[in-house]
Amino acid sequence: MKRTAPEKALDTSSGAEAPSPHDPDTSPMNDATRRLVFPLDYGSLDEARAGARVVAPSVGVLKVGLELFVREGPAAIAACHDLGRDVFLDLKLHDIPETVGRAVQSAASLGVRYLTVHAHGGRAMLERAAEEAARASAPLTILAVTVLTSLDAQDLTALGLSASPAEQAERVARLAWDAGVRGFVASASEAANLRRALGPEALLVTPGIRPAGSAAGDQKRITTPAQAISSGADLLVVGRPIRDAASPLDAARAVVAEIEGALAARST
Ligand SMILES: O=c1ccn([C@@H]2O[C@H](COP(=O)(O)O)[C@@H](O)[C@H]2O)c(=O)[nH]1
Repeated sequence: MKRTAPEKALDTSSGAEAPSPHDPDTSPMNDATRRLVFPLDYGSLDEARAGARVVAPSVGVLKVGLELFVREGPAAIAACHDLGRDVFLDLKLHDIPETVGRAVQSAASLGVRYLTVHAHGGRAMLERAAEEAARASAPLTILAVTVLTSLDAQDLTALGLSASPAEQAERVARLAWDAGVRGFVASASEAANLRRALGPEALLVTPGIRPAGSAAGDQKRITTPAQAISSGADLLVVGRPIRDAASPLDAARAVVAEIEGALAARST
């Protein structure tokens, strides 16, 4: 039976995609754990390694973002591979097509599984990113960032955009889809709408996740883990509520348990 892009992306055990040469952790991971992405938003590689090691048993994907990559570069990616986790390189590329295309090649050579580009970079840039990812020797999914979860309607107005965040996210997601991109970063509050617009093949990755009672910080379009899953999100990015918890592992476990409950409810 043909599997959807999200099913393939979430399946780390099938061998349908080339197994990662960096994957020493062969322990089985349940579906809920696979869906939790933990951002290594730390100031140094040592801190990132320590933070990742603690939560790794409850996390499916490790995300390397601007803070860590600017300081530590590819060593940060290697550290995630050492823990046997897929790497999500969150650089939100936004440049001319040639520059982005070559950056996608560089990311592919590092063996990352997911790479973000800004959907607002336009169709030619998105096409080039998707083409380069398709040429990579190992699976690499381009994720188009639709509207940052730290922005609300007022912020869009200030940028000269009259659409609501949900409308703008759908508009640029459709543009990215037409350019060949199949992965999308959006608030989970837009996940149901994007799923309706793009169908089951779209991989929906949702930051701005806040378990009940945790501080929003600079995030403006937030949902709980359960709301995200019930809205059709595939991967949930949860950073500070785990990183800054008294016990990051317990916090990660609680998120996984909430995802598990919501998945069970979703399938009934
Ligand atoms: O729209 C976006 C795109 C990316 N992010 C990234 O996700 C994490 C969220 O961390 P929290 O601590 O859970 O807020 C962070 O690395 C962002 O760079 C996002 O938040 N929103």
